[in-house]
Amino acid sequence: MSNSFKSNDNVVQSIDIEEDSPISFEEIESAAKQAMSTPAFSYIASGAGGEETVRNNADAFKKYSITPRLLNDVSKLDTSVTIFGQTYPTPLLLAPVGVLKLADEQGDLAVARAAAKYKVPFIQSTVSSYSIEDVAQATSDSSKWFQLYWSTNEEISFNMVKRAEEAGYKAIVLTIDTITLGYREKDMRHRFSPLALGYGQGNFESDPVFLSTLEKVNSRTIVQGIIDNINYPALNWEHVKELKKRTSLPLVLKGILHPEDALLAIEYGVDGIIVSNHGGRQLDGVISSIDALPEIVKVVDSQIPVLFDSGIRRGIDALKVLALGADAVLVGRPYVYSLAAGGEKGVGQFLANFLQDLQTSMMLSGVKDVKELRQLKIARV
Ligand SMILES: Cc1cc2nc3c(=O)[nH]c(=O)nc-3n(C[C@H](O)[C@H](O)[C@H](O)COP(=O)(O)O)c2cc1C
Ligand SMILES: O=C(O)C(=O)c1ccccc1
Repeated sequence: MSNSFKSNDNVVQSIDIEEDSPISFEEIESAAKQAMSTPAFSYIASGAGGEETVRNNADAFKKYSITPRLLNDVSKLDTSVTIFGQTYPTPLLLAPVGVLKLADEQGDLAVARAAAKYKVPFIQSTVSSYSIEDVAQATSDSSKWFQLYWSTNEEISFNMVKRAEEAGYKAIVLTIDTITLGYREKDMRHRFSPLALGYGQGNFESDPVFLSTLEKVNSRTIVQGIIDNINYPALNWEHVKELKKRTSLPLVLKGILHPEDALLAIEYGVDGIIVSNHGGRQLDGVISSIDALPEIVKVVDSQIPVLFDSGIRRGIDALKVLALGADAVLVGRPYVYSLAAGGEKGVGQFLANFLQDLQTSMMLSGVKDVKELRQLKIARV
């Protein structure tokens, strides 16, 4: 997105926003809380264990401060990034989030449409509410990536990857931090499982390989089949090697926190990594994603793109992460809350505001493009 800005664009633009539409992350979150049942909101908001990592993800951002450059003529701003040979107008992607019907009946379709409008790539989850083909049909000319949860029956995984390839998806993201679901106390208290409610089966009920493994096909056997498949503690680097052979698409590993694992990813021919702790939903007590980033950026040394998620709430958060050397960022909960509060329109409004914040923050930091942004000095306090 190349743009010229007037200094008071923010305020002028905000006059067009509907009076009651939420602006800050806190407003969006509280609107979502009002719109949803307690167990459903809690499923999205909560994390594993005592939620130490959920809190750390957000708090850790405060330790990193931008040291702006001034007098650098930022009247022409270029926020574009190139990843795996594709140029995207902004360094933002939507993180894979399963069971989106929990937030809105239109789920993935609504999110993918809003993302398409702002040319933000949408990463579709394995446990999405709608199928790969449904999402592809709803948004034919937008960039989409597919996130894979490895299935115990690997033929199901390979078939889903093939379906994503055929539907024109641009990358495969293998999530490696969810070989079993995190220990989530609030969901246990509420006895709440969105998979059991049938919100995460879009890709399974449409998959001939999966269906052929069921003796009888009904809502109960589908749910049980999904649960049996997506918990796969045996996952290891040999699977990565095999998947790499099976797909012509770039392969990205999501959930890297240790520099040694980043190096192994490169050794195994992986095309990109996402530094992430799954928004604090998997292992409680792990390092915050932003604290893990600098060392990983250092060892990766620009050999492959390093993406980032967990804790990004505002454009300025993205700025810090890019200045620490990430190539692009993903947001999770902010868009899910926007979906719950305002459907497709809500997600669109969130994206417009987020990107406006990012652009304004880039200008005020004295950087014209993402390359300059990645050189920006960050002070750690
Ligand atoms: C409700 C919910 C469902 C999620 N489902 C998935 C999923 O299916 N696959 C996956 O790789 N990550 C999943 N994630 C993790 C996100 O991709 C992302 O890592 C996380 O939300 C980033 O943190 P943030 O919410 O602080 O932005 C989910 C997150 C949430 C909140
Ligand atoms: O809740 C999650 O974080 C997640 O990744 C997931 C896993 C299985 C089903 C639905 C969501």
